Amino acid sequence: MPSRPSTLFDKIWDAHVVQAETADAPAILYVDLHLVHEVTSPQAFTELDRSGLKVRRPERTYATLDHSTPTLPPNANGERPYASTAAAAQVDALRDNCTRHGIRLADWDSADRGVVHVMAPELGLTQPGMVVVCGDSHTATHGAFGALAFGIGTSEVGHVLATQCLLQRKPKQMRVTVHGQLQPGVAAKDLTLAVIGRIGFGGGSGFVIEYAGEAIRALDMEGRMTLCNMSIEAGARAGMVAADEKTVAFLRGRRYAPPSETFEAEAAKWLTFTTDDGARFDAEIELDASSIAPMATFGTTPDASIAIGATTPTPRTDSERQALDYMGFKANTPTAGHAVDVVFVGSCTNGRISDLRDAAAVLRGRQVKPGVRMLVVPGSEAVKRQAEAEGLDRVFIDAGAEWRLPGCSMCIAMNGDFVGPGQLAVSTSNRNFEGRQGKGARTILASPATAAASAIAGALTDPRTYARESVDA
Ligand SMILES: CC(C)[C@H](C(=O)O)[C@@H](O)C(=O)O
Ligand code: SF4
Repeated sequence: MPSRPSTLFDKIWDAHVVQAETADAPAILYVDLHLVHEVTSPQAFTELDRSGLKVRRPERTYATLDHSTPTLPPNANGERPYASTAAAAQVDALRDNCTRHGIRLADWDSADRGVVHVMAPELGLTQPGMVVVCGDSHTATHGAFGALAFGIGTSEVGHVLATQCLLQRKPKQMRVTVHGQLQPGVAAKDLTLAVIGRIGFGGGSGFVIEYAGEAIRALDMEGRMTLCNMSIEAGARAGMVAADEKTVAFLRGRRYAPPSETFEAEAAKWLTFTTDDGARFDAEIELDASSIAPMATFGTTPDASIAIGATTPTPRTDSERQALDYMGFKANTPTAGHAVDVVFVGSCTNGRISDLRDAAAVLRGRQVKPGVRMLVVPGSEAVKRQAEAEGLDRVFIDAGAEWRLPGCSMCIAMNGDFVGPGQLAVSTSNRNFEGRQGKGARTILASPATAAASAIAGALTDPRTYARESVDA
């Protein structure tokens, strides 16, 4: 028994400290899982090679291709339509580095490839109680499994490759408790945007957030991933949800989950990573889920969101005024009904099978409004296969949307998929700053159902407008 009540975070942290933090030096933490993608790894491998070092634990490292990968198929000569030679070079460099260092890579020919934060949980690589790192800010996603998951920079990627350890100052701890239940037609993304709005952009800075409460327990694993994914958008170091029976059920039978002989014993250990009664947090925030409606952002930071149907607030600062101008919205005016040009369903926030089901449920038997471009990009090959098995691809294609190969795509517009200058997009991704989805592009963040509803109406629309009379309608 611990001598004093401790948190989920404390328990994972303490179990991974190789050397404690001092006034002069951060703690050294052992890393259980290191995920790698093509954008933040080339320099790290170059550094490793320059120092003549090997990868310390290749079997604890897993790489995928996601950011620079075209979502259109190869041409007749088998050539991929890379957006630039630099993009192709990143992919080639990762392949070469993985081959030389004996690291598993989900390459183009792999049925496992996908956005790193989508594919790793699918493979059962991410497990409760682990320290997970990746050279990517949205690594927080993996916290949904009761893991401590940090995004790290390229030089840290090099450190972890060489030592399987990370230097880290102990963060402060915040608990966000969401009471009650979401109303029908309100999604995990809406909850997420409401939570970020409450913490504020940068309000989570220096903290690791634990999400707790009835509404969090009620989320499925996909919903928890959506929520943890965006912790970084409130400035937090990480976000996490303690493992429970849903976590265990999700992981059972996955390829890299513990095998059946040891699974139950491991699962019992996972369930011990919870916050004790009476444990203290540096900050506590409470919200009521039942008051949350479908949300959409109106500004250029992810915390600037309102219920669809509500009116924009009066800007308090010059930057808030600029953001509203950039977006083409006015103060004290509804954003609902504003015409949109592009709709993107995908990303590590909302590119999972449940997200595609949500979007397809709204779109089924309906049409994307002429003049609106809708792009649907599965988060991984596994999501793509599952969606096609369920006929969701047909729903999207029949509605007039484009159905693409997995990758980050229009979330970050590094691969040739982008929103044009001045165009307004409703996007299920996580960042809405100026030009995030292309030069001069404007982004409204929302849920998959809202994205689909907006594609049909050609304007930002509450998805409950298209609620079906019955489930099989
Ligand atoms: C390219 C990568 C470093 C970046 C990140 O760290 O998050 C990207 O994934 C993003 O979403 O902006
Ligand atoms: S989908 Fe978007 S947010 Fe996620 S890793 Fe890719 S670029 Fe980053």
